[in-house]
Amino acid sequence: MGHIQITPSILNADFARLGEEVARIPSADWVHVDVMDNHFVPNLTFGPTMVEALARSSSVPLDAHLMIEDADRNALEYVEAGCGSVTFHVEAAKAPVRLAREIRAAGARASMALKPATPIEPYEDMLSELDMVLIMTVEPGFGGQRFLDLCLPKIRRARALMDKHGVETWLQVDGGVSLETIERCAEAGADVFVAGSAVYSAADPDKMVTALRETATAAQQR
Ligand SMILES: O=C(CO)[C@H](O)[C@H](O)COP(=O)(O)O
Ligand SMILES: [Fe+2]
Repeated sequence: MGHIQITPSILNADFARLGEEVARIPSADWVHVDVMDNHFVPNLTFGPTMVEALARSSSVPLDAHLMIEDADRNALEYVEAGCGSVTFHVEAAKAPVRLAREIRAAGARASMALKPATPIEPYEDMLSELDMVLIMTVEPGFGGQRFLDLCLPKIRRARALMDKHGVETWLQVDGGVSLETIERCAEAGADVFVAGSAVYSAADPDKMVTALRETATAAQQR
């Protein structure tokens, strides 16, 4: 398992001041940018032009979470926009192995996301093609939803498969992660944690990043 990393999502930040909002979390390992196209999910956020501007203004690298249809055709735009990690949804990719290879070849970390009802087992043989697997712990589309405990067994199974294959793939969780739920995820084997509303509703977002990291690190070492 890798060291604990915290990647705040700006989904619930003030979109009119995104540069300043990102500057409020200097301790973050990554900034998680949720790209939504109103087709793959019933919500619309921003596209590559906005992400490119954010990448230029941020001292923290960007972790793009693409909730878009036709990921095969559009994912590389986010590598070009300057994201250090690009996550596509397997439900939206026609050729996930080819896409992961293309993302890596273009110079970013390649990551694949699974919605709550999508199993990890069919993708066991492609773990070595991936730098990260993202297990959604809410239905994608909106911030501020309740954490789905039913996803915890899948986190455990994903960690077991990664151990079995001896891969260095990171295991990210996204959705409803807070000081209350992060321990369960870390104990199940996750090592990269997205937290949106928990961070941006805190009085001091950067202190919340540190508190989340400490809580997860303690749970991982148990
Ligand atoms: O991908 C997402 C939603 O589809 C967001 O990253 C996620 O929901 C973060 O927000 P919160 O921590 O408030 O759940
Ligand atoms: Fe996300």
